[in-house]
Amino acid sequence: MTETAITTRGLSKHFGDLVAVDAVNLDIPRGQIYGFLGPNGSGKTTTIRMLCGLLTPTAGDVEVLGLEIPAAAEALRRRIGYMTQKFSLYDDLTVVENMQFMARIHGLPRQQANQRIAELLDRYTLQTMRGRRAAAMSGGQRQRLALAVATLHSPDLLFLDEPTSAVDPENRRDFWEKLFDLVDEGKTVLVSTHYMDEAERCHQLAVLETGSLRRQGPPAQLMAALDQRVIEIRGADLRRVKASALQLPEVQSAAQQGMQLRILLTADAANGAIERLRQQLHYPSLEFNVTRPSLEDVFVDCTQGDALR
Ligand SMILES: Nc1ncnc2c1ncn2[C@@H]1O[C@H](COP(=O)(O)OP(=O)(O)OP(=O)(O)O)[C@@H](O)[C@H]1O
Repeated sequence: MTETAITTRGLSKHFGDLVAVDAVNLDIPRGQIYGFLGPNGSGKTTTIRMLCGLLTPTAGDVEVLGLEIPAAAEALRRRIGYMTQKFSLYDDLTVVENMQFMARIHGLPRQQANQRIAELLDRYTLQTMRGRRAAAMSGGQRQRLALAVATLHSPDLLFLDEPTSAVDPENRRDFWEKLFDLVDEGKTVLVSTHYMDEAERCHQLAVLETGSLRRQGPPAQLMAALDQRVIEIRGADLRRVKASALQLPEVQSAAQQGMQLRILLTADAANGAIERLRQQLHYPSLEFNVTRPSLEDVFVDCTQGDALR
């Protein structure tokens, strides 16, 4: 059995003149959490829908769990779960009714369905609210129910499209622990997000921008590639320092974080940058330090700083 869950070559989708996904090559390993990180409109949902077989690519090859997609989309459907961005539950149905409904869609025999529902109520701590309507649940509870429903038929591969947008940090953390449990059981999870903290939890990431794949790799590796390019400046008058810094050709972006100004240098400016910045920024008593790159720096680097400048 192949160790790759998803492979694409030249995957593209055009909507009229708009290139939503542009010649994307992906190699997504089995048994990992793989993240799509990108701003709004970067093509995350469109890519996921093509990988699920819900949308036909304009060009390119797709293989998912050894199946050629979209040709074998029907066979794939039984082996994947998909939690969509818009909440995929019926508000007027209770927790158990939502699960029973999905069990019927997947054609699970009644006894097997009941057993699986009991297991999932337990696993996602939904026992006490089994009779509650989905509309009357909190964001975190609804999200746990959505995950239970998406995994009801025990899929090998799970697609989650921005799953934690309506969830507080504690519930988000909890939700990710559940994802790692699934991975521990051999499942593969593909998750799209624009939250840096979520992206950092993934085993591997693809950074997308305007339909193109800008970077691919483990978060730590993507951050390490920016070594020596992130400088923190402390001192007075940081708004004016920022405006001056942005005039310098070696400064790709600048953003204030509390008492510091965080500067991302262009790739060819790293060597000796602090000395040059010190000479060029004529403000008294500024303190300069090279600092550890964050995933946000990677994101800014990929999007050329335009989004956050
Ligand atoms: N059915 C469609 N018809 C025309 N354009 C579309 C269609 N679906 C998506 N697009 C366009 O394709 C581009 C990529 O959209 P997509 O929804 O894949 O991005 P995304 O990264 O998932 O964004 P978001 O984070 O906002 O969900 C956008 O410019 C969007 O407007």
